[in-house]
Amino acid sequence: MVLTSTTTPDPEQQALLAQIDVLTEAGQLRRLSGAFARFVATLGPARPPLLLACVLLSELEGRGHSCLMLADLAGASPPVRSMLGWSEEDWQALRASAAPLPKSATAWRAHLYQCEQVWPAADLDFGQPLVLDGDRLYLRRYWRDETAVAHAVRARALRQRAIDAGRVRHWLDILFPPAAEGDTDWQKAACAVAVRADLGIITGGPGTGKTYTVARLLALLFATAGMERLPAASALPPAAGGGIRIALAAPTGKAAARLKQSIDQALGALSALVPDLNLPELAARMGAARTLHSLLGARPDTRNFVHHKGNPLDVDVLIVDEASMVHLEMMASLLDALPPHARLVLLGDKDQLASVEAGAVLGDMCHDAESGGYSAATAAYLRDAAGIALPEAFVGDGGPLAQQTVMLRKSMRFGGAIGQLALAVNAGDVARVRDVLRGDDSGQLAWIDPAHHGQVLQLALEGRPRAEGGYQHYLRRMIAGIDDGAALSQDTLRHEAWVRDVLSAFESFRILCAVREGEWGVAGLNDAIAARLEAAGLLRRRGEWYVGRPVMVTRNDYATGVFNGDIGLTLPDPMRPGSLRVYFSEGPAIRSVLATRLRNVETAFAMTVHKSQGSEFAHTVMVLPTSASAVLARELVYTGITRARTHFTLATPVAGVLDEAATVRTHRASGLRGLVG
Ligand SMILES: Nc1ncnc2c1ncn2[C@@H]1O[C@H](COP(=O)(O)OP(=O)(O)OP(=O)(O)O)[C@@H](O)[C@H]1O
Repeated sequence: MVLTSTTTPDPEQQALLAQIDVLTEAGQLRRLSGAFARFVATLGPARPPLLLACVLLSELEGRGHSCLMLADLAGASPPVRSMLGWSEEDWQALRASAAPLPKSATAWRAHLYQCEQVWPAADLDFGQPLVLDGDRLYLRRYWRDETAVAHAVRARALRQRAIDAGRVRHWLDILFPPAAEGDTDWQKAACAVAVRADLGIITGGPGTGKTYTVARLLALLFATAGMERLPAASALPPAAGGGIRIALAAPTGKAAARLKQSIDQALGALSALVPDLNLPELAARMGAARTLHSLLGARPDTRNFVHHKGNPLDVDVLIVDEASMVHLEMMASLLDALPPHARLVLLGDKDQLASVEAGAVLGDMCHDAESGGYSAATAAYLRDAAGIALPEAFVGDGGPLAQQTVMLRKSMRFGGAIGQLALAVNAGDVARVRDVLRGDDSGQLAWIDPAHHGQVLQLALEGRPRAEGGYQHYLRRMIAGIDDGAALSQDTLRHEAWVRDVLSAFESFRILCAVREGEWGVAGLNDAIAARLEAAGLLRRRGEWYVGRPVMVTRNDYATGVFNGDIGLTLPDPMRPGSLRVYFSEGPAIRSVLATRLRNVETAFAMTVHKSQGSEFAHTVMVLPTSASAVLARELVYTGITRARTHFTLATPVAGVLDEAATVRTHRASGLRGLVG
């Protein structure tokens, strides 16, 4: 097959292309989608069904799906219509302009199979832009990433290490106290499972002890280092003695700093238990946790990283936290850069929102996590290496990934009302969600329903009864420091202490929105909140930059070293009176950048739930919009609730929107689930 280039539009395509333009003008389609269909039409004969599939595939990619399932195309009003949030009318107009369409997934497959622009994955490859793999149609890049991830994680899960189960048992019994009669210690099981292969996945809700567990896993690896033989294929020499090289990483700077802090604390607490292991040395040698971008060596203006198969990372163990935020392309790059001998441990909450970009990698990998699906061999191993008798219900026929995945089920931090609410949302139990919200008398929860705008602005200013604070909390501290001279002090220690204090007060409270646009979205609320704070005498807005302005970075900027999602506060610059700097906290460290050097930022009194992933606030306020939208789903509500450490307030402008949100589940089309088996 040879790809030919034709530029004359086929009369058969005209009606569809015209309808694509109509929908693009109406804001229903991305310009990119129409352009992609037209590009595909230049590569060879293209009947309307192919062009329609191109548009749908491109639109789905923009909504986080990695492929188009052909089954989602079948029928007069197929699933793809609701996946894209289109009205029946828009769909029927598009469909009519491309008619006749194949009637079933099999007929679609037969049609696409004979298109020159489509590579049927098992056939000879001519570099076509679309890939047909079974009943899934992909943009080539996503097919390549998905296949690479599936292959790499399966291989890692299957690569079992030659370990001494008795020795693992010896250390695990020291690191974990005996479980209560009849309880399964999933944390201990997670360590045992992760130590035996090159991949370990530990999933669980907030406070279930993922970091607690991984600190014990590191101690175990440290204690048993050198016990096993490295595979002959290892590119690197074995680390000397206990000198395993450990790297910590997370998708955002904030999450990375939190990971390092929690691991340091956990190792500190453990050292009394195992004084012989010199865990303080292990903690010191680990160095700072890094963002995945920085770990892999991101370079401006390219998707390629410094580290890849040909120049792998110099690590023996890589721990990645907040793995639910890692998108498909990043996971493919990470796996490519990991040396074959290194262990990968992924930590994350499978029930959280998936990454903004395409893929739902952790969710797909953890599809057996609830039920376990552990084989008889895994059950026997857990008995020998951890002294755990797996309950019968968790033994099954899960694939290789299921054997290396453990779900932690008991929250150590979220026993109260917030935890119950998160569980009820996760279960889609609307009646229970309402009961928990209405029935809480601990003051942890509040539900303003129906909420009016003024109430949300008041919350932003001063919190609510039993959860005081609001943004006045950090602004008053800021103003006090300006008044008493700390803000412009040349005494670095005094100035830093003030910045730290203001940043930590700011970090204790946040307003989260489900959507960006509208009165109840980030755009509408940010401005209104700033005006309310100004009216209260806490801010003086002078142009774009003003003292006290919180900002969120919206694009990676290598020149200033700030990355998409970083949040900072604008404060006076003590070195240049009259100038402003933006201060970012990263765990114990603080970084600052001259405000005028920051190009891609937006005000962050209100931010989307999506952008809040990886962060926690003592008091979190979540504002839902007036009507259901494509983004409003159970995962979003769950993610918003679980950002709250001690207090959670829900504001719903219209009764009923919560019910809808808690019922709908996000579904992302992907082949990964089937591929990892
Ligand atoms: N088995 C345990 N025994 C005692 N305390 C525990 C245990 N597991 C966890 N904890 C404590 O519970 C708290 C939450 O644990 P941890 O931070 O490890 O949870 P996490 O799942 O990593 O949370 P997050 O999702 O917020 O990152 C910590 O204070 C930790 O020390």
